[in-house]
Parts: sequence; C-alpha cells; structure tokens
Amino acid sequence: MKIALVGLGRTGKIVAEYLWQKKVLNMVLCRPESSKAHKDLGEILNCKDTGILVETSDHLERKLFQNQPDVLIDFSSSNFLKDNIHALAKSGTNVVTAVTGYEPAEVEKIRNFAEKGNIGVIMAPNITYGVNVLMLMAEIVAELMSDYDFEVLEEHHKHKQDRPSGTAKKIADKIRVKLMNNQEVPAQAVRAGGIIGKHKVLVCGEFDKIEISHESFSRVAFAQGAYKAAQFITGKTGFYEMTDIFEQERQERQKQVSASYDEKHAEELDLA
Ligand SMILES: NC(=O)C1=CN([C@@H]2O[C@H](COP(=O)(O)OP(=O)(O)OC[C@H]3O[C@@H](n4cnc5c(N)ncnc54)[C@H](OP(=O)(O)O)[C@@H]3O)[C@@H](O)[C@H]2O)C=CC1
Ligand SMILES: O=C(O)C1=N[C@H](C(=O)O)C[C@H](O)C1
Repeated sequence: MKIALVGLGRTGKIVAEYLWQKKVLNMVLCRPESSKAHKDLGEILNCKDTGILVETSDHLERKLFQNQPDVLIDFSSSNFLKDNIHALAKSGTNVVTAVTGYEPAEVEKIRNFAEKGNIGVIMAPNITYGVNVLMLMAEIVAELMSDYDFEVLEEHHKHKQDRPSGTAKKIADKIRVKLMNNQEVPAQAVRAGGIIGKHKVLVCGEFDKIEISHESFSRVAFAQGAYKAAQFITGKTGFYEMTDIFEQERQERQKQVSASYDEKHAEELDLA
C-alpha cells in the first residue's frame, strides 16, 4: 500500500514517522506557502534523509497521478478536503480524514460525493481504536440507563483550536440518539498545557455513577488508528466511520473461528 499524508503539525509529524517506519509513506504535502516545502521529510522530522521531498498541495491532481498513492491521510485543516476532494477522486486516491471542525453542511457534501461512488472516505474525528470502543460502551449505557444524567468531558493541549473536540461532539451525539428522551448531552472542554487527548463519559444518578474514560498518552495512538483506517478504506468507495472497521474485523474473526473449527473437526475424523 502507498500512502500520502497532508499536514505536518503536532500530529502529522508523528504520523509521518510512523508511516515511514512501516515503509508505506510515498508522498507528503504541505501548504504552498509553508517553510517546509521542498525539504526532505527527514529534515522536518530531525532524522536522516528519507528521499521524500515535502510537496506543496497546489496542482494536486497532477502530483497524485505522478505518485499514485492508494490513500491520503489528512491531519491538516478542514479547508484541505473541501478544496481538493475532486482532484483526489479523479486520481483514484481514497481519503482518511482525521481533521475536526468541519461544518455539518461540509460533512454532508463530502458524504454525498462519496456515497455517489466517486471516492472512498473514512471520516474519523476520533481516530484511535480505544476511543471508538468507548463510544460503543457509552451507547450501551445510554440504552440501559436513560434516566441518568450524561456529560462528556474532554481535555486537550492549549493549542487545540476547536472546543469541544470532534470526538466529544460525536460521543455526545451517539448517546443522545440512544436516550429515551433524545435530550442533548452537554460536552465540556479543558485546554491546558500539553495534554494529548482525554475523553470521559460521566453517567450520574442520585446514588451512584459510572465513568467511562479513554486517554491517549502518545500521538502514536493517532498514527496507529490512521494506518488501520487507511488499510480499511483501500479499494472501497463510499462514506465510512471508524466503527465500520469493527464489523469487518468481526467478520474476519468469525471466519478464523470457523476455519479452526473445520480444521479440528477434520483432524478428529482422521483419528476416528
Ligand atoms: N481524529 C483524531 O483522533 C485526531 C484529530 N486531530 C485533528 O487533526 C488536525 C491537526 O491537528 P494538529 O496536528 O494538532 O494541528 P497543527 O496545527 O499542529 O498542524 C496542522 C498542520 O496542517 C497544515 N495545514 C493546515 N491547512 C492546510 C492545508 N489546507 N493544506 C496543507 N496543509 C495544511 C499546517 O501547516 P502550517 O503549519 O503551514 O500552517 C500544519 O502543519 C486538527 O483538526 C485536529 O483536531 C489531531 C489528532 C487526533
Ligand atoms: O486536536 C487534537 O489533538 C485531537 N483532536 C481530536 C478531536 O478533536 O476529537 C481527538 C484527539 O484526542 C486529539
């Protein structure tokens, strides 16, 4: 698999290093006016030369045709996909966007374009596997304890632009849908120091409470999630979210279980 990456900020740099080590990174993009343009990626990551020159995101269609990545991972800003989704579709490059802060209308445009079969997009404001498991747990609790008070609390570093986080908004929405009264779930944000990413769902009754929490203590967690998402979206068209990966993995697990059952059964027949 060949992967392109856009965005070389706090998270993008860690993702670039991770993909480079996996030997799947073949293209890195920055804004046309960026000081990172035309430098070797190694210079940006403070390591030896990689042979990958950071390219600017203008004339993207031509550059994608030259490099032929299967998937582009986006850790830049919401402007990038808005401006470039047609170039990506024309060159047959699918997208993993981890970016947060899209307007609901922008999300709908991207969803419609992908659902028409133009491109495969996985939109993941919540790219870690663990935080997606937290979401499933929160949905179960919301179904069972609709009369409790639900709050989503998140903490991130002081440079993070959006609040509450894309993940917190998504968790709150998933809980709301499962609640009997469909009530909005409040989401509160803390921005302080270098916190990488914490999310907690507080479920509080008069006499007891449940807390479900997840913490990313290294941005490598985002890199691992993005790589998993890139593997999932390769060769697909349509619009997906991270939880769609669970269904695919469940089917694979089931296949493995029945294959090992068949193998064991055949051995038993041989012995008989
Ligand atoms: N889904 C998830 O789990 C996660 C999501 N994120 C999201 O990823 C995004 C980036 O986060 P973070 O790394 O902290 O942010 P930073 O501000 O540190 O980095 C953003 C990078 O993207 C570049 N960039 C911005 N716009 C464009 C564009 N149009 N074309 C090309 N490059 C562009 C910036 O370039 P320049 O420096 O030149 O401005 C910068 O290098 C945010 O939306 C954040 O919420 C982050 C972590 C996890
Ligand atoms: O900007 C970040 O850093 C993060 N953003 C994501 C979000 O907004 O949901 C989540 C992640 O914990 C880090």
